[in-house]
Parts: sequence; C-alpha cells; structure tokens
Amino acid sequence: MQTIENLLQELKEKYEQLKMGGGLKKIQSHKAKGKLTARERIEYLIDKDTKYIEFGLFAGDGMYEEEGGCPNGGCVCIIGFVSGKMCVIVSNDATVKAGAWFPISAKKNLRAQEIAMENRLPIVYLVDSAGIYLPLQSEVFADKEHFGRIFRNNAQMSSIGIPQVAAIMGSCVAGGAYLPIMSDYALIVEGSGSVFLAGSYLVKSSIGEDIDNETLGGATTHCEISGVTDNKFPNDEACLDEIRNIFDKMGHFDKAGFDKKESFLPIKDPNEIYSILPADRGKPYDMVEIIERIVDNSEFDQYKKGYGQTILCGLARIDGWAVGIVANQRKIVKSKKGEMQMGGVIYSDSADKAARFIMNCNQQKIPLVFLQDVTGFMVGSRSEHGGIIKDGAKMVNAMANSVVPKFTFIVGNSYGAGNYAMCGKAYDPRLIYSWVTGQMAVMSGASAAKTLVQIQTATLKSKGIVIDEIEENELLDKITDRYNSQLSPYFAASNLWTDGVIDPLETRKIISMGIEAANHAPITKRYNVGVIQT
Ligand SMILES: CCC(=O)SCCNC(=O)CCNC(=O)[C@H](O)C(C)(C)COP(=O)(O)OP(=O)(O)OC[C@H]1O[C@@H](n2cnc3c(N)ncnc32)[C@H](O)[C@@H]1OP(=O)(O)O
Repeated sequence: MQTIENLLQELKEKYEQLKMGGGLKKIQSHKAKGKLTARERIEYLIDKDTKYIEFGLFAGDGMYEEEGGCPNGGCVCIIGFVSGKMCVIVSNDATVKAGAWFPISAKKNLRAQEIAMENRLPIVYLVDSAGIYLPLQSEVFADKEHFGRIFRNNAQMSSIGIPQVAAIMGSCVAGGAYLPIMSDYALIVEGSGSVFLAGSYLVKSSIGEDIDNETLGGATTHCEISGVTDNKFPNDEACLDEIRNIFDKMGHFDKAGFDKKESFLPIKDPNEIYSILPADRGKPYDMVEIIERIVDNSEFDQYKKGYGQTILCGLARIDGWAVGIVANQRKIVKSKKGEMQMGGVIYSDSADKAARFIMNCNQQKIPLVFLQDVTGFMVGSRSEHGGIIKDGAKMVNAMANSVVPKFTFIVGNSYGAGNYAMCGKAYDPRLIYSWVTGQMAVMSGASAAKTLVQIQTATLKSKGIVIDEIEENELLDKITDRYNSQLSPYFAASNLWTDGVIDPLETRKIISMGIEAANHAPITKRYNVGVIQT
C-alpha cells in the first residue's frame, strides 16, 4: 500500500524527468542553434512572479515507447499571464522528434484550443514543429479530432473574437504552416524560423527545383517577399518581447461576473490533508475535513446537511471566489430512515440533493467544484426498486446542462457512473485534475476481476469446460493486474482523460485561476435542464 509521501515523491520524480522533454543531448543540440527550449520560451514570456497552471504535462507518457517516446505530448501548455493579461500558451518542444505531432500531440493542442475557446482567453503559439509524425500518420491525419481540426479551430476562434498570436521560432512545415498564418499576428525569428508547405527535399523530388529552406521560407523571404509573416526578430528573446508588447495594448472584454471577495487562507492547516486521506482507499474518512482545508477561513456552508449524506453539497469561497462544492462523503453515514449508507456510494437521496444544489448554483451564477471519491451508484434490489436510475439521471441532467463553469478533482476513487455524475471528462469540466491519490476505472481491479471471472467461467461451462479453483485464481490475478495497471492517475493523465496529476495543495490555485479564466467568458446560454425524471 502506497503512503501519500511515496506518491508525492513519485510525482516529483516524474515532473523532473518530464521537464527534460527529449533529454539532455537533444536540449544541448537545440540550444547550440541559439534557440531557447520550449519551457525557457514560456518562462521568458510570462509575467515574472505570477502563478500559472500547466496542463497535459503527462500527455503521452509511456504511450509510444517503441517510437522513442513523446514526453509532454511534444509541447508545453500553460494558462498564465502576459503583460497582465491571462492567456493560454502552447510551446512546441523541438527536442521531441523535431516537434512533430504524435496522435497525443493533436489531442493536447486541441485541448489547449478548447480551454482558450471555453474561457475566451487569448492564445499564443510558439511554433517549432516538423508537422505530422509521419510513422503514425494514419492515427493523426484525417479524422475529425486530428491535426486538421487545429486550423478549423484557428478559423472559428478568429470569428468569435479570440486573439491568436503566433511566433515561428523553428520549423513550421506543411499543414502546420497554416497555424501561425491563420493567427492575428505571425512573427518570425531570423535564422531559425522557417515556414513552407513543402521543404527543400520535397520541392526537389516533386518539381526538381534546387533551393535551400531559408531561401524557400525563411524570415527574410516571408517578411520582404511573400508578406506571409509580419515582422522578423534577431532571436527568440526579441520575438517574445514583441508578444509582450502586443498583449500590453490588448483591450479588455466583458466578464461573466462570478463573485470574488478578499481571499483568506483556510484556518485549518492544508498540510493535514495528507494525514486525513487514508493510504488504504477502502477506508472511510470525513470529506468535510478535507474541504475545510481547501476553502477560505475553513468555512463550508452545507446544503441539506442531514439529507442524502453520501454527497456533501455546500457553498464556500476559494481564494475569494464564491463556489458551490459537490463532494462524495467517504464516512459511513446513517440515512433519515435509519439505514447505514456506505461512504463513497451515491444513493437516491444523495443524487436527488446534488441535482437540486447544482440547479441552485446555476440559478445564482456560482461556479461548481466536484471532489470525486466515488465507487459508483448503490446496487441491489432495494436501490433499483427505489428508482436509483431516475435519481442518478436527474443529477447527470442537472450537471451536464450546467451553464456555470465546472472544475473536477479526483481525490480518491473515480469509478463507474460515479465518474460521470460527478463531472468526469465527458461532462466538460473547464479543468480536471487528479490528486496523486486518484484512481479511475469503470470499477476497481478486484470488482472487475470477480465480475469477469464469473462471466468467463459461465461461458466456458456452457461449452462443457469446467475450470478448477487454481485456474480460476490465475484468471482472477491476471485480470486484477491488468485493471490495476490502468487505475493509476498517470495512466489517465497520459491519455488526457485529466489535465494532470497534482499535489492536493495545488487545488486552491487551480480553482482560483480556473474561475479567473472562466470569468473571461460571459454566460450567454439560459440554464435549461430539459426533461427530468421525477
Ligand atoms: C499536414 C501534413 C504534414 O504535416 S506533413 C509533415 C511533413 N513534415 C516534414 O516533411 C518535415 C520533415 N522534417 C524535417 O524536414 C526536419 O526534421 C526539420 C523539421 C527541418 C528539423 O530538422 P532538424 O532540426 O535537423 O531535426 P532532425 O531532422 O534531425 O529531426 C530530429 C528527429 O525528429 C525526427 N523527425 C523530424 N521530422 C519528423 C516527422 N515529420 N515525422 C517523424 N519524425 C520526424 C527525425 O527523424 C529525428 O529523429 P531521431 O532523433 O533521429 O530519432
């Protein structure tokens, strides 16, 4: 059983390793060309001593070992501040296969554009990419959510008024050439920046023309002959300074109007979260104790405290922002009818309460925060006959149709339909992070194995094959191991089912910056839950 200290150490080590992108040797040869690395470009560009959120750090981790790997999904993405303006920054990492796009790179870039669009944040592209990763072209080229979607988004973002600023700081090849040129600004660095639909090798092979890449599509060519780029800069720093100038003059747009007051730290020590969370995921604990270590002044104003107690709902402030919190209670509780309810399980009454609370938050323009530690909805005849499906559906309906921004944190388990009802990735949380203690799957390894073994032995029996206890146990172990390897928060983050894995102490910052980002996008849609089962 992993202690939280071990899990935090694992996070630290993974972060240190992933920060190195394509590795030391590749960084050295990249810098020898006079270029800053993807991370250095971001560090130089953003306002000093301001907070930022990185998303997609774990994208592709462990996914393409046979290809040499694609750490960080081949680009670094953050939400941060440039000249006082909040924005999304996407910085290609040319130390990873010359910044070529793996399938997961497409997913990550689309996520960055989605964050910019949902929150109406300006976006900066620091381009240094060889275009599609050719050996995997069939997985990244032609489908709806593949490479082409980026330029469709460039066009749509432009039409809805989202500023896009691009700097060509390395190669920008083939289809990728559209990205900077479809932005409002296309800056280019002399010597290292180049942009063309086909490089010199392809030009030679297709039309027989002999030309070098710089003459074909370098900074001077595009600033003085084709007019494709706006201005050239002698080095990365000068180009990044110009982006800061552009942001400095950018105007301010309407806000959503979420409520913010003076910020107060929790009175109860947030470090105590580490000791409240049990290392054994099956053990109960009081989620109120966790919430009180996240919210301002440790003040959590519970809604219907005595009813539907396996879900906690209530209002609070986080860094001054008003929030509505929906959290799974892991304590064993006694229902109003006197029955004992298991912590972490959603019952009819808790789903019913949460649905109503979510509706209230929408009515009052209060952003929602979901804290997941859920094993699913209650099973069995008592629950089914009590209509759990319609109460669960009501909660899903209220949450899915929410017009206020939602933020999700996987504190512990995230299993089954509990993941859905508690605003999993499919329900458009503006940001979704897993704590190091998070685990996500359709069910736990042990439950899945028991279920699958029952199905498989029944199938074999129907064919006249009976397996003995030893064989059954081997099957059980095999399935449990496979499920457990996929439960890890890093597996989810590598697939971009979440935006990352965090130390619980980062939760306040992510919620605060997430609401600040969301405040850039006025709510234009009326809350309408459609048909609700009563
Ligand atoms: C929408 C349609 C498209 O996007 S088609 C994309 C077509 N792309 C291309 O033709 C670009 C091919 N690449 C190049 O011309 C050069 O790599 C450029 C971008 C000029 C960079 O050169 P340079 O800095 O010297 O790096 P390098 O060539 O040593 O490459 C480093 C490692 O990356 C690899 N690489 C490069 N491009 C791709 C690619 N598109 N697909 C797959 N792998 C690519 C190189 O093979 C090299 O790999 P390794 O480090 O030797 O393992």
